[in-house]
Amino acid sequence: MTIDLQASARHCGVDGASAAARRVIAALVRAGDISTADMTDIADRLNAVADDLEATAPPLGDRLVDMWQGDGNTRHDPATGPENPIAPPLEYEGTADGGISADVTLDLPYQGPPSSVHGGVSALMLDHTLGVANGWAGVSGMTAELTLRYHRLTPLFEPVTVSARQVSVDGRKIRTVGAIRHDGRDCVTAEGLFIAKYPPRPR
Ligand SMILES: CCCCC/C=C\C/C=C\C/C=C\C/C=C\CCCC(=O)SCCNC(=O)CCNC(=O)[C@H](O)C(C)(C)COP(=O)(O)OP(=O)(O)OC[C@H]1O[C@@H](n2cnc3c(N)ncnc32)[C@H](O)[C@@H]1OP(=O)(O)O
Repeated sequence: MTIDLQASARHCGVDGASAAARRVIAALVRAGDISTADMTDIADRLNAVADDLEATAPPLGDRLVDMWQGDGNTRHDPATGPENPIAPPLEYEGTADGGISADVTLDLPYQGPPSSVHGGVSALMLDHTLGVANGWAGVSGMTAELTLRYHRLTPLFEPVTVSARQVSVDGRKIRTVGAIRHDGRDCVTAEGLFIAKYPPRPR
């Protein structure tokens, strides 16, 4: 069974608030202490928002069940999740080779080398994209091995394409490849071994 590709974003509810939080994260990293903003006042206002959210949060167990509804892609993960402010978020579409891809422009919160994407962020995006490509192909599992090759710097502030496709399924072993490309050139390539095994979803 293939999964739905997109955990499509809603413009209201927690998706809207998460998009606002994403803006706040990027704006804070952009500002630093050379900004003219009153950071004490900003910290007070952000803490007031966090106080509201913590006071009204559901029990953790209820939220975990809610997060893991259905059997397809998730809405809370740190790569695609519209509910997760630390997700860029990636939005996939199917590709002609049976894989998936997402165009994304990353900002300062994801910086590693100057004006370039952090290698761990690239690993996160590729791990997840290979995983979703498996779901899209119909047989998915958990990452057992992920091998990355960093060919050249991946730029911030410009669109890059994150893509993946399933290569083979041999019993429980699934092999998947992917890449992050900019201007038609590989920045990072990935090879993954996934094992068809699933931790139970909270119900
Ligand atoms: C967002 C998370 C979603 C989770 C998935 C849920 C649903 C999927 C639905 C749709 C897909 C959509 C989205 C998914 C998106 C992203 C995916 C994110 C992926 C992750 O972020 S996931 C977290 C990181 N991941 C782990 O946290 C794994 C921890 N680990 C384990 O849970 C076990 O370690 C496991 C399961 C890997 C194997 O355990 P096991 O007991 O089932 O394996 P077993 O021993 O039976 O081996 C069977 C055969 O695999 C070979 N084998 C095993 N492990 C190997 C290895 N590492 N290297 C080379 N070969 C290996 C053996 O050598 C044997 O081979 P042989 O049969 O030839 O002897």
